[in-house]
Amino acid sequence: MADPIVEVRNLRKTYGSKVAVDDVSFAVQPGEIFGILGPNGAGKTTTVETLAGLRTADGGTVRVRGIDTQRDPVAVRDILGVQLQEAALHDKITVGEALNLFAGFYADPADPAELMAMLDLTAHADRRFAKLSGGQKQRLSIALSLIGNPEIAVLDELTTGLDPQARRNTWELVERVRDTGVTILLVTHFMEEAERLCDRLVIIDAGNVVAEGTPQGLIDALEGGRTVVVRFAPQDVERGRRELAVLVDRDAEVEGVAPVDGSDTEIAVTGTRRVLFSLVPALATADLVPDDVRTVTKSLEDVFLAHTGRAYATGADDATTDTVLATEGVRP
Ligand SMILES: Nc1ncnc2c1ncn2[C@@H]1O[C@H](COP(=O)(O)OP(=O)(O)OP(=O)(O)O)[C@@H](O)[C@H]1O
Repeated sequence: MADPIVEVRNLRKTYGSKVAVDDVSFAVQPGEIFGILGPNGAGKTTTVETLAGLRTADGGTVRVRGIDTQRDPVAVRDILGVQLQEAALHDKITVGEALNLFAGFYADPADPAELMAMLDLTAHADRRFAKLSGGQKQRLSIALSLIGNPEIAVLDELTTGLDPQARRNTWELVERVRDTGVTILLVTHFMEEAERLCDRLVIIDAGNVVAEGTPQGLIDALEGGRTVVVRFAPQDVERGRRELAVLVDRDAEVEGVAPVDGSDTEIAVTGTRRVLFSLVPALATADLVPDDVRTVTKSLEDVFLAHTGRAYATGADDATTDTVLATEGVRP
């Protein structure tokens, strides 16, 4: 593996008596989309703000391209483009003006016109910030994080407040940016976003790393079995449940049989990874033809549960709230 472009070791950050980041370590390889995933308040933003040299750490080290960001925060400003959650642009500034203004802060900025083209903003170049949709504001915030031609872009809660379609469009743009060679550090509380977009990630909870790996690798490493959901025709449900329930005592592969919450026709069968081998012959013997059989796939939510003992809760999805644009820290 190449030398990491970002290396965080035993990072600790407190606000008075509040421990925001307890002990966080990870390493990011050049060219990857690396995720920092965790529930609200887990310490994600504090981690990236400290990493970018915008906050003073209480312990640990952060190196970006070998530079200690705590000792030399100014030196990393040209390497790291930061899009953070807070602060907003002036309502009246247009997309084009904002990009040109920020370009002026850098010795070797990216071309605003090229960035607008890449982020589908060209048609909105003359539109004022206040008139942009949530998705357009987010695309502008990505453009601003890239205006200094950084090697690494830090994108924090990029799709919060966007509707599902705008969120998917933004994911495609993030991949497009990565394809230009920029390493991406993606802060998110959306499991689906992390699963879909990240090459590797850390899951952070209460200021600590609880898991690190590729999304699929973390899911594959989960212990335990499978859940198969069988859907019967209404007239077969009761008989189906009875026939399957006997398997719990009779068959070592089957551990539980229960109706699926909120469904009148589905029965969930839990068991070992071989549970399907027991289920299908039992249905055949009873001559019960199901309408549907599906395996419930595991996700990063199961990974979180396995590592913390708690279900993943992020609070309300604020898909309707206004997106905030932050550019703090991109100014030299
Ligand atoms: N300036 C501050 N002063 C005091 N406490 C803070 C400050 N900033 C953050 N915190 C607290 O530190 C903890 C970690 O916050 P942080 O914003 O880093 O978490 P996060 O994972 O990014 O969550 P969110 O997505 O909600 O911002 C939280 O309990 C938060 O309330």
